[in-house]
Amino acid sequence: MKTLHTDVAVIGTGTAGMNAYRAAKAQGKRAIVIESGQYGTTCARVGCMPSKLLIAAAEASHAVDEAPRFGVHVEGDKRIDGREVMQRVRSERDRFVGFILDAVGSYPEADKLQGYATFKSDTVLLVDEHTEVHAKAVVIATGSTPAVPGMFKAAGDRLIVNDDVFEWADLPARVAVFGPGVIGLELGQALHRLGVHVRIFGLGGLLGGLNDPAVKANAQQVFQNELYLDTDADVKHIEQVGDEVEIRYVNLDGQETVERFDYLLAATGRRPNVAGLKLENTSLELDDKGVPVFDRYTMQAGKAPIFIAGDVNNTVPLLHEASDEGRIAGQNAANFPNVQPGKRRAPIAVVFCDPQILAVGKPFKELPDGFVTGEVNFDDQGRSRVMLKNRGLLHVYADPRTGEFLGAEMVGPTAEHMAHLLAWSVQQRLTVAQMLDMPFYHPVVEEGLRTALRDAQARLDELQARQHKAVA
Ligand SMILES: Cc1cc2nc3c(=O)[nH]c(=O)nc-3n(C[C@H](O)[C@H](O)[C@H](O)COP(=O)(O)OP(=O)(O)OC[C@H]3O[C@@H](n4cnc5c(N)ncnc54)[C@H](O)[C@@H]3O)c2cc1C
Ligand SMILES: NC(=O)c1ccc[n+]([C@@H]2O[C@H](COP(=O)([O-])OP(=O)(O)OC[C@H]3O[C@@H](n4cnc5c(N)ncnc54)[C@H](O)[C@@H]3O)[C@@H](O)[C@H]2O)c1
Repeated sequence: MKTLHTDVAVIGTGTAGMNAYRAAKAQGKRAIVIESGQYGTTCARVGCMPSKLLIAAAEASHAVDEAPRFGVHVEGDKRIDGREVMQRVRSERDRFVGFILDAVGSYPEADKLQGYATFKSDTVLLVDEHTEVHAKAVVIATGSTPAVPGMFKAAGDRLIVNDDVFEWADLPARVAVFGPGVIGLELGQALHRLGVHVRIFGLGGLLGGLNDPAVKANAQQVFQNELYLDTDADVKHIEQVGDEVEIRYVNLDGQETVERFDYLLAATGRRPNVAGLKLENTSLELDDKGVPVFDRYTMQAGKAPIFIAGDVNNTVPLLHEASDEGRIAGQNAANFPNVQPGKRRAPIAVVFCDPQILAVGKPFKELPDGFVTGEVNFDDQGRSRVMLKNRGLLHVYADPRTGEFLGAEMVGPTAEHMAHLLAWSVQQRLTVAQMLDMPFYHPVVEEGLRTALRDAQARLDELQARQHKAVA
């Protein structure tokens, strides 16, 4: 057994881990990264980037389908070459992974340890059975793994998760997607638009991470107009039959139906990678999911010299959060016990389905009593209609006392851009009135946002008028 001494040991070389390592080194400290799997990060290998590549191909296909509505006709049949689609997805994905491999390749060899890390104590790690690492501080950045309900085991080797999709050499004919959350909606719709026969089965009415009932209902309608989506499916039986999976379910018309698919894609959420870490050997307090209780500003777990960043902390499993958290964790681990709060940004989330979904600011469920909602429906929004993208609904929320803009949920056109405008406004703590003072060009989708803000402002004014009347 080798023994290694360092200032900071980072477990996991994903986005959070790489940022933690860089931040620790920038403090002039010794740091190592420990990786049990492949370098390359979840984002680049099986997450953000390959999913967006598949979606880009789906958008190209969809544009051909939509073209006749503009009077543009393509002679002959549209032909999707699944092999070419997947070839581009994989080769571009490999290019992105290559940049990460180059970055990790630039770390000194002595700073990299290959193997699975477990805790022996707060500051001693065992890596496989070959190395004992003694660190002054540890950063846990082990990411997350698809959470696959036990009932799907009946699909045998027809059961897949997102990772498998990006290894396909060709597009399959039929896929049953379980989980219309972020991953299921993005991948399910993309496959549908690429000519794959897709059924999306959900649970409990959840859809795309939306929480505002009106926005969710609008989104459900919009997506159901395009593809088969049951957000609260009644699935009776799942069974592997030869090279297929047979699913018996009650369809949206209430009929019991049996269908066979090439694959059952489980997109039913992710769980933090904490189970194998032997956290019981540490002094850490764990929550009901086994995740160390930590401070989201310092990333420190309790009072221990242990920091936890990225998907593994099970709070906001998004790429930019993993980067920020890794940086804060690495810096604080290097300077332990001088631990300082790091900068956290306004919440922003985008789902790259079409129409896109956004959620920014305070989560809907945490809005204050009596919050004010402003609304715009995109069905008749000028620019959206010009582009034949006139579907969706935006709700903006404001504080009834101060008029401060608190957040928004939306399904609709160009939500990825709108989300930034809105998240920046949340972070600047702008009021609805201040946002309305800003310029709005014509004709743009943001004019729809102005309509929603005006609606919110009218309600705020009405509230204020009522309060004045009550006082008088
Ligand atoms: C399909 C999909 C699409 C996504 N799309 C987006 C998107 O569009 N935008 C967005 O913001 N986010 C997206 N995400 C989320 C984003 O990818 C993650 O939030 C981010 O990659 C998490 O980074 P991380 O560093 O926490 O984890 P990871 O990158 O997973 O890194 C964790 C590393 O730890 C290693 N490890 C685990 N346990 C141990 C151990 N005991 N010892 C040693 N090493 C260990 C793992 O092998 C892994 O390399 C997507 C995710 C998925 C799955
Ligand atoms: N665009 C992005 O930023 C992006 C894209 C993909 C993933 N991500 C990140 O990855 C995380 C995980 O994504 P996800 O889609 O796996 O999780 P999720 O929590 O968004 O969705 C899981 C869905 O599965 C459903 N579900 C659970 N059990 C089920 C069952 N037995 N049958 C049918 N449906 C079931 C849930 O109701 C929910 O709708 C996201 O929270 C997000 O942070 C982000």
